[in-house]
Amino acid sequence: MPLPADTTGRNAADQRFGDALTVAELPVVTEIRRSGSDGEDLLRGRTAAELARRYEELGAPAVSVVTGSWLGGTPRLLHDVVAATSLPVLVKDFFTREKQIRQAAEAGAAAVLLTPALLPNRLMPTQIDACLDNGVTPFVEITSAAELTALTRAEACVVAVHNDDTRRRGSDDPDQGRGHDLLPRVRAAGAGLPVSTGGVGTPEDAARLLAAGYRGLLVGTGLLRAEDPDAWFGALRALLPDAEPAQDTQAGSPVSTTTAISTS
Ligand SMILES: O=C(O)c1ccccc1NCC(=O)[C@H](O)[C@H](O)COP(=O)(O)O
Repeated sequence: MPLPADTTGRNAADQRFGDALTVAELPVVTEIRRSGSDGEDLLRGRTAAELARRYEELGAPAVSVVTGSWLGGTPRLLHDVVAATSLPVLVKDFFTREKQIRQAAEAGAAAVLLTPALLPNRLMPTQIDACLDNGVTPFVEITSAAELTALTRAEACVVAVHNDDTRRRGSDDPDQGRGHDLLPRVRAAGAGLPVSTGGVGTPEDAARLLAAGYRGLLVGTGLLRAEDPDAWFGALRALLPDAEPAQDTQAGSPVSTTTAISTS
C-alpha cells in the first residue's frame, strides 16, 4: 500500500522510496559503502556503479549510498550511483542543514538520512520539512524510543530502527533485541514503513526481522561481504513464507527446508 498522500500538498515526488519498498518482493535496501568503521575495504575492487547495477539486477527495490567521509565516502559516490541505476537512492551522511538536503535532492537522491541522536530535537521538524520540501523522503534512523519524540509528519517518513548505537556503528555486535522492543513504538508513532538496519548480516536475520513485522531492511556489510549476493537474495526468497518449496531434482518432489518462520 503506498504511503498516504502528503496532506499539505507540498509535493508528490517524495514517495518514490517508500513506494518502492512497499511493492517489493524482497524489501531489502542494499547499501553501497566503501569501508567499515574499522577501515575494512568493502568494495573489494568493485565500483559503486557496478554494485548499484548488480543490486538492481538482483531485484533490490532501492539502494543506499554512504557519502560520509569517516566510512570512506565522498559526494561523488551519490552521483555515480544515481547515474548507474534507476532505483530510488537513499543517501547516508550527517545532514544538519537544509542546503545539504537540497544538494542531495539536486544530485538525484530520493531519500536522505536523518539521525535524531545527532541532531538537537528542535531541528528535527525543520529537517523533516526540508526533506519534504525538496522532494525527498526523510529516512529517520533511531536507536531508542526517546528519539521518536522528535518525529514529525511520521506518515511521510520512513523510520528505521538501527540495531547499533551511533558511536558503535559497524561493531559486528548489534543489539538484536532492540528491533523487537522498538517496532511497536515505531508503529504507534505513525510510521507505516518500519525498517530495520545495522548488523542484518544473513538471509536468516533478514527473514526473522520481516517475519517480526518490519516492512523493510537496510543491509550493507552482510551483502558487501557476501561472495555471492545472488545466493544471499535466493536464500532469503526461500525463507519467506510464500516461497515455493524447493524441488528435489532427483525425485521431482519437494524437499524439506530449514525455513520455518514464525509470523506471530
Ligand atoms: O552511523 C551513522 O550515523 C551513519 C551516518 C551516515 C552514514 C552511515 C552511518 N552509519 C552506518 C550505517 O548506518 C550502516 O551503514 C547501515 O546501517 C548498514 O549497516 P550494516 O548492514 O551493518 O553494514
